Amino acid sequence: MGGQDLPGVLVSALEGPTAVFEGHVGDLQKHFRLITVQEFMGNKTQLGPKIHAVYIWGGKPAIDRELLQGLPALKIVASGGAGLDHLDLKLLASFGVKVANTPCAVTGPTADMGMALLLAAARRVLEGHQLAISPDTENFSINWMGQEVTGATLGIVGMGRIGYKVAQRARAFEMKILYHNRKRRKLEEEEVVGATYCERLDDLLQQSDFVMLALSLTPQTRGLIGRRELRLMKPTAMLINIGRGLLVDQDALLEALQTEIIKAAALDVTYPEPLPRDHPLLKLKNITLTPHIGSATHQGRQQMMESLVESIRACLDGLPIPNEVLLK
Ligand SMILES: O=C(O)C(=O)CO
Repeated sequence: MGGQDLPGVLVSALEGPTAVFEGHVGDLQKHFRLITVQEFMGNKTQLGPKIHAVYIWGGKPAIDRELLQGLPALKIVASGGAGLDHLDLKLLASFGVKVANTPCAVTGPTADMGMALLLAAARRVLEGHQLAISPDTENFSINWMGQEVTGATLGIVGMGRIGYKVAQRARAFEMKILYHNRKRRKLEEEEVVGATYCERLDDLLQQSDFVMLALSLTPQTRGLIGRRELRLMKPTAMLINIGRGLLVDQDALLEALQTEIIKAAALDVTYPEPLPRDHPLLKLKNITLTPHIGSATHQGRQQMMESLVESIRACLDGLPIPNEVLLK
């Protein structure tokens, strides 16, 4: 794919449904020789030693020991997005491979998406759309009511970069903000957004009208919201997930939505993605679903690509790597 003398970068993002749009490929091609996974698979022995970086997009290509063994010159795995749950950081470190992600590129867009989902769920935007286009105009907006956002309590679970941006936005909606996080934020940071720390997740769940999950998936957070946690929430409360599907026990959520243990859910992430077309969650009225598009803006993608190029170049030049992910 051109640029034979440039350092090789293995990418899956040029293939199939995850294809990155043209402008981005151009940017990448200025600096690297792009090798698709398909090309690599067809000629592993020759291409493997020429690959110095892997560019991961949408969790692909999956990196396992076998792949790493076939890439003896690999120095860095650069992963688009903030989440790292698709990477085995210990395995990569054992091969001496560095990791970088692009947290800054996704922060604003994902927080916006969180608010979009919150508002859509609260004001039943999807149902409203269906009603607005329905041939049955009799019931145009009779008995139509949603939930008030102004003055409601938002509980943010995970107050990292994205959670904090959500809080900034929610403040403009005059929401009361609670948050739960591994580590409490500085007092000044809490004050700026008017957020109150809940040391116990249970307290946040019991008090919130909207619960937004904005945390990463780790072995500790997997299944964080299960049957018990959903039962702690108010029957009028809504759950919004912009983190990862596996943060929530999906069967428990289904049951909670069907039996109105909680009022509604709005999910940008599920497991699997996409959900099978006959999945019972798809049949519910009190759910808003989007196809994991939290960070999907033109500006965000451009920034993501620039950030990945910068990290790969720095690594290959032996310079400090922007957004390097360090093993804790
Ligand atoms: O940043 C991430 O990890 C995302 O999933 C973006 O939507």
